[in-house]
Amino acid sequence: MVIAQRVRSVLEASAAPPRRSGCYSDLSVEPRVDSFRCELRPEPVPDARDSSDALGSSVVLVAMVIAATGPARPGRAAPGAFATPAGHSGRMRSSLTSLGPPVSRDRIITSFPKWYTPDACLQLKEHFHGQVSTTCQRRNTGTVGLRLSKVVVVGDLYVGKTSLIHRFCKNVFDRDYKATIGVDFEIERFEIAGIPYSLQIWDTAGQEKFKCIASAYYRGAQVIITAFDLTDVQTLEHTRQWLEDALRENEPGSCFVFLVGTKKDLLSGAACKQAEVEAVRLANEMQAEYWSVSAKTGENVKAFFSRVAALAFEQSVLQDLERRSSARAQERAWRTRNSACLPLRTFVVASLTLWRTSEALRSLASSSSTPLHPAHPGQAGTTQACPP
Ligand SMILES: Nc1nc2c(ncn2[C@@H]2O[C@H](COP(=O)(O)OP(=O)(O)OP(=O)(O)O)[C@@H](O)[C@H]2O)c(=O)[nH]1
Repeated sequence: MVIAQRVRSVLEASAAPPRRSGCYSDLSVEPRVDSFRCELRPEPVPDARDSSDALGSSVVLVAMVIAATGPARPGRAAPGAFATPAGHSGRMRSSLTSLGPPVSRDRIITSFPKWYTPDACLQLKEHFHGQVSTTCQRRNTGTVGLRLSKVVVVGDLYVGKTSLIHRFCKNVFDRDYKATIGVDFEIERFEIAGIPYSLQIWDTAGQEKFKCIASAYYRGAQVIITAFDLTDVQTLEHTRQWLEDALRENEPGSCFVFLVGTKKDLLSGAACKQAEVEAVRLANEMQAEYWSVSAKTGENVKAFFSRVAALAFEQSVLQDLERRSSARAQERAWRTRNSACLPLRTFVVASLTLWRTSEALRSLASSSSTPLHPAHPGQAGTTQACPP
């Protein structure tokens, strides 16, 4: 019965147009960028030196708009949860007309958000990197404003991954448990230090039977959030394995890792403290930043995602700067190499031309001194016999 309901909901939702979020319950569906959430503020006009970046930005924007037309599939087994609104044809239009509106006020980050506890945090500093601040002031952040940074949330079933994401993205809390099937995602827009920035937050299924589907979406993550239930110590122990699986699909050292204890509202002060001590210890082992949150009350949820967004943003800007400066260095090196070779090349070409000309002249001279029809037969190598 449950399976039949799930199958029905999957079939119903497969016909639905894109929503504010996307869901993938099978691998035949490629990840796509949500059409409603691709609302990008106009990128500052790049200066002439960055014309290549401007081109890159346009390509990314076009790719996002094209991707927005893809199909959506459910990730959640909630019968009837994906009602099909009429008007498929308005889909593309909505994605284009929605370009530009400002982000909501609580998504504007001007100063670097603080950690939850200094005992387990990724960075202790309280300000953006100097280079990042300068770049943002000049509004010269390249393609950062147009790209999506991927955040993947993993952890045991029932720990509250979906509830955490829904509290942040939709400000709702559902007491009923509906297992995630495969994966689901939300796109959340921010404005950080004046620059538009988006996170694509992937909710994955905690159930073992959906693990192989979910793990296909780990790749390319900039942030990995390993969630556990503060009231269930086993779920904390399992985070190590979840992290290992997620890291396996990504470049070493390329991801920020967070360890998040959920359902904080269910623990009293002393019990919570005890659970957190264990979690902080593990976070340090995992080189992760620790947070504890409650999707039910909303405690720490916004602060946590702001921290995630700020760290990911800063890294994106720094990587973009590095990429551009190494491209410029390569170009400079190429020019220098070529300009150093130029005199040598000119000399070689000139010498060759000179040598060829002199060879040609020499052969011309020797051929003009040799008579074509020798005056004395038998001479000059001829073996002509005299006629009788
Ligand atoms: N009291 C309390 N309950 C929570 C909290 N977060 C989640 N829950 C409940 O825990 C149950 C599981 O939450 P989900 O968000 O569906 O769990 P999940 O990790 O997404 O589960 P899977 O999709 O199976 O991986 C639901 O009944 C939620 O209502 C919380 O902060 N406090």
